[in-house]
Amino acid sequence: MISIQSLSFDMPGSTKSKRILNDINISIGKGECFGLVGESGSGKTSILKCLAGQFQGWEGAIAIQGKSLAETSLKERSNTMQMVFQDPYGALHPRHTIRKILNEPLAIKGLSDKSERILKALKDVGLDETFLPRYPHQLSGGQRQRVAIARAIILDPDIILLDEPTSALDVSVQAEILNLLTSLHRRHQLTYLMVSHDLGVIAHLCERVAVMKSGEIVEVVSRDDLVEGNVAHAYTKVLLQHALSRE
Ligand SMILES: Nc1ncnc2c1ncn2[C@@H]1O[C@H](COP(=O)(O)OP(=O)(O)OP(=O)(O)O)[C@@H](O)[C@H]1O
Repeated sequence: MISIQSLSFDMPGSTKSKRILNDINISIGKGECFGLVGESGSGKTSILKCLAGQFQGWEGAIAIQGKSLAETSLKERSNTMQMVFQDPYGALHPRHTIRKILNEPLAIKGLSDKSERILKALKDVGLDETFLPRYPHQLSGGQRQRVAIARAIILDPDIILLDEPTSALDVSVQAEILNLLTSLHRRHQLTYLMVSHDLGVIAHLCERVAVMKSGEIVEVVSRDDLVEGNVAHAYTKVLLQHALSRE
């Protein structure tokens, strides 16, 4: 479904460029939920940005459903792949109603059954039509993230890129959004690539996880191995110790 081979990316700078991804290799199967963990600045979000087309000029090969990303237009890409961000407030236009926010991707595609699709997407994320005339600031953080998820699934993509989807939310709401993501994953046969710094969140949702450090993957571990502490790399052991000490 997603194949990333020898992905490297240099961030252009005013005097010299800085390597932020180095020789990344990941292969994700259809319907799999794959996690990316690692310290801040290790390059997790940058991988999502290369996939989503926000970073250009990377080296290597990325293929989605066997098709090279370099030969895929942004429009085609948005049919297949959508992204959900950490901060749902920043991701939703503050002066657009929920109806307008959800209508936008449908209007771009010129679809005719818009109202039907909007109601279905709202229902899929546990909201109803009473939310349609409201503005993002009238919603709670969890409700805003539900709207952002509804917008991501409204065009029936195969892949969702999730960038810390629960970390801006209150602890009590985090579990609700995680459960929603789990049920959507199952019901829509979605493939997830999810960034998180929280090993608990990763263990809840992901079957496998790549551990990143300084722009490189140090190891890929299964959920079972992660939960049992059966990891090889010293850096992963440190991450696990930090996670346990926070519990
Ligand atoms: N737009 C940008 N301009 C300059 N440098 C950037 C930009 N985006 C990312 N970087 C740099 O690239 C490196 C990787 O950043 P990235 O956001 O991918 O890390 P991350 O692992 O997702 O971190 P975090 O958990 O803090 O989001 C960092 O050193 C960061 O400073």
